[in-house]
Amino acid sequence: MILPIGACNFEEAMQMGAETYHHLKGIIAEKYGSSGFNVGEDGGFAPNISSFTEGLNLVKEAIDRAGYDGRIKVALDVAATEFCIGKKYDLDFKTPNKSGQNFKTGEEMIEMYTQLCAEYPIVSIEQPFDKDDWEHTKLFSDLGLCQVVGDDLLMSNPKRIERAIQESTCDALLLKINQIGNVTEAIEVVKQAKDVNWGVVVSHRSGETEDSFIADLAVGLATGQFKAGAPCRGERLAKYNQLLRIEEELGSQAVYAGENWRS
Ligand SMILES: C=C(OP(=O)(O)O)C(=O)O
Repeated sequence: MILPIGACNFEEAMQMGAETYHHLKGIIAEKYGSSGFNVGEDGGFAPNISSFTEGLNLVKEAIDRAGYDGRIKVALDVAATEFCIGKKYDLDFKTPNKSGQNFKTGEEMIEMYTQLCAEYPIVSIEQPFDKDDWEHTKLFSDLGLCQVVGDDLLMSNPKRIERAIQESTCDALLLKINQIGNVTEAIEVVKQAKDVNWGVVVSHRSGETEDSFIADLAVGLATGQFKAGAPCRGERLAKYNQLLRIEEELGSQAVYAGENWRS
């Protein structure tokens, strides 16, 4: 994921994101051929890469080619629960002939993230460990290398959020409104997170519709962070288009978080 934090307003952020996306498409076409730019569920390209760094290098090159080096930062959604087996992580889980042969321990995952944060402009990592791996999430979070976002760790659930606050397990909430259930409860968990100065990311889901309500929710709750996938596919663009409309309607009163995306 990319964060156009150097934009002056949301309209410019959208332009920066769309330009970078199209440069990425061009780079993928050069390196992997046209099948590489088939899009996945969230509108992102899905070329046949074999490592984290291969994917990150493509994104970094796209940001450079678009001329936004320094103005666009990078975030990862690792969704590590998907490839945690027992207490170890199978980074080759998508490659049938390699899967199950090369597991990383929680400590090795921390080393890997530390190195990635040193080499790439990564400012946020979502779900870096399994949903019940509180220990390694905290150990990584304590390093203070980037924002650590809890998705399935927290499940937008006030009890799990409270535990994470008490134990300093992470420092940002991924808010999926249909995970918690209703708007009142969503507002409460956002307050809970903001009271301890956590970041809050309003998030889309897989299998989205063209409902754009989460865009209004993010502005109304001033979360500063919003993820709705790539600028591609109607159900993703519906949310970004709503943010554009809101910014236009608010005029000079609109505030784009930009460099203050965490507060
Ligand atoms: C789409 C996402 O999650 P889910 O598949 O749980 O809806 C996400 O976290 O970006």
